[in-house]
Amino acid sequence: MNSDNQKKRPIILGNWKMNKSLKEGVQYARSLKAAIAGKTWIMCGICPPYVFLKDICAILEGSTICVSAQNMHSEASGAFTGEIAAPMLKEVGCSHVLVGHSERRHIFGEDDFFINDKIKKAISFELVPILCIGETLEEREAGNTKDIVLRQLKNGLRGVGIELIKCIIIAYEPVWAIGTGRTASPEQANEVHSFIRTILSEDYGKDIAKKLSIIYGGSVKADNTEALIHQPEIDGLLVGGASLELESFLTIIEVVQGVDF
Ligand SMILES: O=C[C@H](O)COP(=O)(O)O
Repeated sequence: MNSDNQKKRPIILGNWKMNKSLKEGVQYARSLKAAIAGKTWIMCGICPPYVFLKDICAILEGSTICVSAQNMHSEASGAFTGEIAAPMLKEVGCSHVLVGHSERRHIFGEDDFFINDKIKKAISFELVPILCIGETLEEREAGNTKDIVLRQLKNGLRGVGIELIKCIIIAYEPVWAIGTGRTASPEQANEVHSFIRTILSEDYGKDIAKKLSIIYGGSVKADNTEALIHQPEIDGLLVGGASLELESFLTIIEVVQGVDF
């Protein structure tokens, strides 16, 4: 628990990745809104594919459910065929954006410096960036988890000062736990979250670090939600596969709502 023994408002985000048709996405958003809008104290959101964002933002406008993009480019405009810029996301109604997801790092070769540029650009357009960091299985087995997390965190936040850090969410997602069914144990996840908060404390001060949200992602399901969210340093969950079915995502939200913090 944070030192003031107050659990901050949990964040539960569903990342659809490259899944669903527009029709399915729209139906999901309508049903999600009907099921939870205004009825939950936790912060919920979804990360649909780019081409669904405008429709889904329109459906969720005025609700408490936020819409996050899954990625963005680091420039605000220009000759970057196939890319999407922060002001475009803002214009269609997004409030958040995932930055540096491990699939962007490992499949599309994004490096810490590109990711850092995106973070700063997102903030400049008043989007909340969710900086994703995490080690691979090889890195964990070699005992390098903290080195990797430290490097990704420091590089990702380079040039982000005390005023701007308040606009950022950190997501710890061990790559070996993503889509594998192999969840980090609650204690393993909490240990890394605690390490991340210590680094943030050193760089930004204890009070600011305490207020920052550090969420966990990697094979989160309804049956491991309670144990994960109970951990003192876990402020929320970034859910991939288990967010694709609305019922499953709603169950995760209900579990978090029901936890006695
Ligand atoms: O963004 C979500 C994470 O990559 C977790 O995905 P997953 O829940 O399918 O393991």
